Amino acid sequence: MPEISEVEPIILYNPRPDDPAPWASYMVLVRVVTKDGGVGWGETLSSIRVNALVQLIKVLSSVMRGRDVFNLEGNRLEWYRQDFNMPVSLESTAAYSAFDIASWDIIGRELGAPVHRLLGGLTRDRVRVYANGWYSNAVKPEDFAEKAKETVRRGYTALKFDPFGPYFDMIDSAGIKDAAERVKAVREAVGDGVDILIEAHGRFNAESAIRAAWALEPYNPLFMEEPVHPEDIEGLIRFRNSTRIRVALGERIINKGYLIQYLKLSLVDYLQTDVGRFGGLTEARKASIMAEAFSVPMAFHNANGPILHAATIQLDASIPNFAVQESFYDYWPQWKRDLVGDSMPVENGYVKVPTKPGLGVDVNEKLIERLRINETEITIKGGLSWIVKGTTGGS
Ligand SMILES: O=C(O)[C@H](O)[C@@H](O)[C@H](O)[C@H](O)CO
Ligand SMILES: [Mg+2]
Repeated sequence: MPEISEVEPIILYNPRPDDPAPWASYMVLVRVVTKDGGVGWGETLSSIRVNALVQLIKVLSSVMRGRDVFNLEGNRLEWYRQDFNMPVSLESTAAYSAFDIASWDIIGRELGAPVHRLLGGLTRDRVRVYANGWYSNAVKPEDFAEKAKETVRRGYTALKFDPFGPYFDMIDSAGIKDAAERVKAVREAVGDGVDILIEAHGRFNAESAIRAAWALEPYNPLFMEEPVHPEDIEGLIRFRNSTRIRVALGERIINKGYLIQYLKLSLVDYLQTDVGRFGGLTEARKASIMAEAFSVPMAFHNANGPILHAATIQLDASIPNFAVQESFYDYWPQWKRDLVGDSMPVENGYVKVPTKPGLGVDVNEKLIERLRINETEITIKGGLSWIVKGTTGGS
């Protein structure tokens, strides 16, 4: 039995002046080691929760030491039983997600199989992606248009952006006009053959989200993401009843109990579960099965790094109800691509599914040793950690 001997949190920190977002400069990895020498890698969200995550991963390590890495369901049940607050804690599910991903990496390597072969096989050998992170420092419509053209020149057939500048909760008609002009400029720049995805980052109350959606509908976006504050279910119902724009959400839904509420009320058209926040590959696959029952396709969220990207692509490759995958790949700092040997390049808007055992990528452990810091060294400053840099129009 491949017995777990260590679950180690590792923070990588490498701030660069042109990072597309504050969280681009670091990553939280989990390295799982078994007694017989197996090593697996996981990753989870960082944003401003790095220290809390690292502490939880250390507790997780004490719980998982001595357990069988193959017991994916039993291991999660044990964590769920022990962490009283897991059902309501992003940090707990994120810490567990990274551990689960690393467990799958070990299991795949042990069995000599890429994870997609263990998740249901290779339904598709390449995965369509949409670009995010491509619009740093864009404020005026022409800035967005120029950068959108460049993104399409790189082969992307879908791109996501947040056109709403500094507005939060409310947006007035001037703000809506600015947003519509940015979306119009992008639509005119890329033409009708490219999908435009609107990110609202859960900023708005229902009234504002509805008015914003009305103004953007003429540009036929594929969806509007998190149009209202994530906890505002009634507002989302109102949004659904007042607009025709498709809704994407899911990056902030952390378990099956919350997810079913959205599916049974038909509140989501593209489900954006995050493998690094929902409970790893084990639970994210269940999310895709639940969505399939409601004819909802998956567009997994991933605003983090390459290990999470590799894990998610393994799931994208296998599930029947796949739509499109979020990708910051070309807009990360180079060191994040180097971490996996730049082995998942985007070609003509698609990523070929890696077929090596486990997550399918080799992790550059020398680079990890060079960039790792301990949690006392990292300083997380306040600020809008969720915005692409320089796009808030001056706030
Ligand atoms: O859809 C997305 O990629 C996310 O909303 C990102 O834009 C956020 O910045 C990130 O998730 C914050 O942690
Ligand atoms: Mg989002």
